[in-house]
Amino acid sequence: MNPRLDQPLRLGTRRSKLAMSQSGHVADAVRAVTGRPVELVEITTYGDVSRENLAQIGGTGVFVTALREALLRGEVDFAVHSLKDLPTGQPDELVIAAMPLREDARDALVARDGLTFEQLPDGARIGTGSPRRMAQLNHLALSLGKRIETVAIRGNVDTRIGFVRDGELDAVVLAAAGLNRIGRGDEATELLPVDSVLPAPGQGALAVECLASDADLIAALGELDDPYTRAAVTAERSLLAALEAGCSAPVGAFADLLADGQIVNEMRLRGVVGTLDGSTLVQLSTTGPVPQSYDEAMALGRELADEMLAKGAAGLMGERSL
Ligand SMILES: NCc1[nH]cc(CCC(=O)O)c1CC(=O)O
Repeated sequence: MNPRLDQPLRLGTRRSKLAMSQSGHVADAVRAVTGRPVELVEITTYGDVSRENLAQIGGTGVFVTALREALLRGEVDFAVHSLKDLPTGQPDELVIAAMPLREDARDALVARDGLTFEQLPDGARIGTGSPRRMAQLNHLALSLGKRIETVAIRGNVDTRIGFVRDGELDAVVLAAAGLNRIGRGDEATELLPVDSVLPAPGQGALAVECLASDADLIAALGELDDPYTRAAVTAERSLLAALEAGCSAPVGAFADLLADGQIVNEMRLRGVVGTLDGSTLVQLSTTGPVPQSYDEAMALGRELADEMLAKGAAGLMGERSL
């Protein structure tokens, strides 16, 4: 932490509307807990400038590396990432000091004419570049007895919704959290239930990262941490890592708490891997005591990964092409 108490803490952020909105909220919370000014430092990442397909370039932290380099060079004091964009390997010099309370983890459908997925016509064109979404949307369509055409698109949230507004596509699928954070949540025509479409591991959650050596800042940022969010996303990311899948693999995962009356006593972790055409999915869940430590959360993810691998998950993850 910048030791001069009258100097602002510098928060490194991507400059998209979504990133600025989530960083703005974290900045407000950090001002409240530290009593110090926080200034946003905008950083451009490779993922922001490259127009390549994410399924091809993804998996290596394209939205993250430049922010981490700024941290390591001491140009910023902490950084805010979308957790689902963060590679599962954690560099020794950096720590995730906080994972704040998760937003809605679900995927949202934004379709023309207020349509739900079930109401979309046979042959509907749906925009998404995500292999995970393609596999599960195709599977859902097959189960409803229709075909859809998935169209690889990229761009920020406004651009993607624009494809529906200008009539080029029947629908797009995006993270509900992203829509909510930029104030366009009411444009979702359906929130896809996790029983049908499992979100990306960590979707809807943020990671607030700083130097591992900055003990004062780690303590201050720790006030923003939500232990249940941390346990859930740690289990989801452990599943992803144990499947040896990158963030561009067709893997979905979601952990939630199960309550017996008022008492929360278990965590359920669900996972899915599938072929892009949706013809084959391996979808399993496991339930255990709510993890009380990083190691317990990691163990829950590994346990489910082992079960999925025993059911042939590895053979479904090779596909990267569209
Ligand atoms: N891959 C880009 C990305 N990274 C995080 C979000 C949304 C917000 C979140 O999941 O926290 C998005 C957009 C999307 O998938 O629609």
